[in-house]
Amino acid sequence: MIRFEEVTRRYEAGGRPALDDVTVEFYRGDFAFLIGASGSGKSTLLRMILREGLPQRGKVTVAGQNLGLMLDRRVPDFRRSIGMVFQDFRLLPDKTVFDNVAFAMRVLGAKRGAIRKRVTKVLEKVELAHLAKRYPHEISGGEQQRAAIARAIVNDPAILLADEPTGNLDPRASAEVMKVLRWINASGTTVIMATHDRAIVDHAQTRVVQLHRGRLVRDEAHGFYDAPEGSEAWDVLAQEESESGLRAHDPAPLKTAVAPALGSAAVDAAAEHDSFDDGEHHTWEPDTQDHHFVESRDESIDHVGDHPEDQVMAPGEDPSVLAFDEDPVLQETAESSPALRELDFDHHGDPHGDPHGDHDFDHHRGNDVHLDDSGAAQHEHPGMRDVRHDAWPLDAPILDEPTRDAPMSEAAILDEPFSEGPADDSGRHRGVEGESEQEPDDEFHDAADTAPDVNEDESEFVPETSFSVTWPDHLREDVHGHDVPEPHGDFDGTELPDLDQDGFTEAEEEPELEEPLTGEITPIPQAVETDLRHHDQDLDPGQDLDPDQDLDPERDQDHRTDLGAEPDHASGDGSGSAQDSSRTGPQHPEPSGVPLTPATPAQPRPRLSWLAHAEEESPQRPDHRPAETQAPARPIFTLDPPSSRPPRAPESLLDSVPAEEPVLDGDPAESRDPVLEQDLESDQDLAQEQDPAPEQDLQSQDAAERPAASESGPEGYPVPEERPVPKPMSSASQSTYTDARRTAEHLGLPRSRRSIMRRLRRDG
Ligand SMILES: Nc1ncnc2c1ncn2[C@@H]1O[C@H](COP(=O)(O)OP(=O)(O)OP(=O)(O)O)[C@@H](O)[C@H]1O
Repeated sequence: MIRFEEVTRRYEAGGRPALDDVTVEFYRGDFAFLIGASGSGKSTLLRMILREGLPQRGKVTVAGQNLGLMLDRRVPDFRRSIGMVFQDFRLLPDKTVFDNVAFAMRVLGAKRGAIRKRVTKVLEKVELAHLAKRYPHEISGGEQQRAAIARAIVNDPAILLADEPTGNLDPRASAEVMKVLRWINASGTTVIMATHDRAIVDHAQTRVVQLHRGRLVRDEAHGFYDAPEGSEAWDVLAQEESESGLRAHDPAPLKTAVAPALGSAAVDAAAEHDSFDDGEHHTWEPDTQDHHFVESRDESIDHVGDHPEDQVMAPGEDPSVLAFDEDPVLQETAESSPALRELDFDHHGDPHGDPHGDHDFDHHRGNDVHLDDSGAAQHEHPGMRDVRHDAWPLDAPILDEPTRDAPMSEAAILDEPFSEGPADDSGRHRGVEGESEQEPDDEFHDAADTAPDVNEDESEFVPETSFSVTWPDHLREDVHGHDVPEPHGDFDGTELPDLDQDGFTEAEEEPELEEPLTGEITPIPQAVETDLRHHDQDLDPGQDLDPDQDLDPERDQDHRTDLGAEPDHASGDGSGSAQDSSRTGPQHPEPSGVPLTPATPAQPRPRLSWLAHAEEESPQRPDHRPAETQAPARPIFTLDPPSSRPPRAPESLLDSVPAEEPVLDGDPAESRDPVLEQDLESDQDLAQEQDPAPEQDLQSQDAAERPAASESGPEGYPVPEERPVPKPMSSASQSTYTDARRTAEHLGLPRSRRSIMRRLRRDG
């Protein structure tokens, strides 16, 4: 499937080659680890599979296509068949998990309904459905990596390349990621993973390809991180590890039983005595003299933790890695796949799925072992030989025949249907037994049938591709293809597509309104609207292409509203209200007396950071509502901020005390502050006791100053026609007033001038 033939790749003329005369082949369904010290060429090899950089010498062939001969314009199509994940996840920070995954489908022009279904399904498979609306910074590293994997596989790739996907993760998160990768591999996708993680490699015991300074020094069908002792790779690793300060070779004994098949007698004996779930641990040690296996009980497992070595990742020791037969994802995959179902998970001997029990592997020496009729082991050293690699243990039963690809012509590749059935004679379709080419995808057709627009026919979305992979039933979907980065430059899985080739074709879908709304509509101020546009453009250039292709229905509504969708005042169906209220209701509490609340409150959802900024930057939002709706819900007792309330100019402290607050229509008991009310009463009493005459003057003066209440406004409250012009205040009075006010504020007293004055007067 992927073949490197004597490939040499230099980044700089005359420099040391990043890949040096590398010959290696990866087969369909492989799960291969690429290991080697930093700088050994792992990433270079992965990138060359993506046709990022061509060899100066040699040939790279993927699915029969010589990448050196591939036209640039064919590269995007080609890359659609390959998913890639990175150590640093590379999720788009301003998109939710859902949108990050959906993005890879959006750029291919997939229909919204198809995207929704497929993304939801893939997120469920990577156990992230509950975090779909979170942003990358709101989830853990392991969850981010699983989201990145979901994005990489959402278009059903034939190949998944993973460049140290667990490099930033702790063992448990790594185990979760590996579980997902195992599931993907078991579903038929070839997985090539660069890693430095010894525990992961040792646990998987699948194919190991080791590089050293650009040279391939090991290719082992079922290997451990440590190379077979005495081999060149062993020496190389020892040298690298001593140079890097990592531990030297200290292969710990196997702690988890991975029992090889030993012929029927031995298998039966092992089945009786040892099974994967019997709670006991056994080690199969090879007899180095004659290569016969002998079973030996590993006593050390009873003392895990006694030795320093037990503190490091010994093979099979990572407790966070789920046992083979405890893995629910794997079990679920097996449930849906007849071929996998046939696999005996509680097998009696051969974890690699060798149905005949005559093919085995010497784990410690890294050699394939065949048993002859007498049960004697015949060893075969795979080394760089051309063998069929049994990839992940689950993989072997899926494949009935070796799956090495025969070179295909370009025409044949283009004619090849995508995901339409079981493997053909060439083994090109790794279909699961029981699936047929005519098998309808119910969801696919349902979605197409119910699509409102003829152009929405989802069957139109069949991206041209060169690969074919058949997924189990529960994973099969209607959309295939891959993210399409620019043909040149670094591919990081987040780049925008070449729109000339992959223009958006999705038709507009009107959001469905399920709930009628009540209340009024508040238009978005022009300033905020413009602001949001700027933010949107700054942060997500992809949105410029078609902002309304946002995928999350809730965010979609939000997005439309943010971008200035005018509310439909005239329509009685409330469709405009739905969008606006979801934004202006909970997020922008309006001072209107009429609450803008949908009949059913909107679900809480993460806020867009730029939206929050836009609000902060537009603190004084112009109010476009009609004048009569601008009256405050509560009358004058809802105090203005000090700076906005013009002080009146008292002649003296007593002069500044008005006789009473404006008389209000409506029920005063509802609108007045009871504390202030009490203050008013006691204040009047006190003033009359001391000097009734000035109080009367004040009353008449205050009445003259008081704004004439016009007809009742909304809710029966008076609407002042205009504010009274304040009298000029003398500087002495101003300063006394300010001091008094500050003192009152400092004491936590109500900021009513009347109250301040009364208390000051009373307290001396
Ligand atoms: N873009 C580049 N330009 C020049 N040299 C490069 C470039 N990328 C990689 N190299 C060199 O190629 C060699 C192989 O690098 P590569 O990234 O493939 O190693 P690696 O095994 O993936 O390392 P690591 O484990 O640290 O990721 C290194 O010597 C590196 O310096």
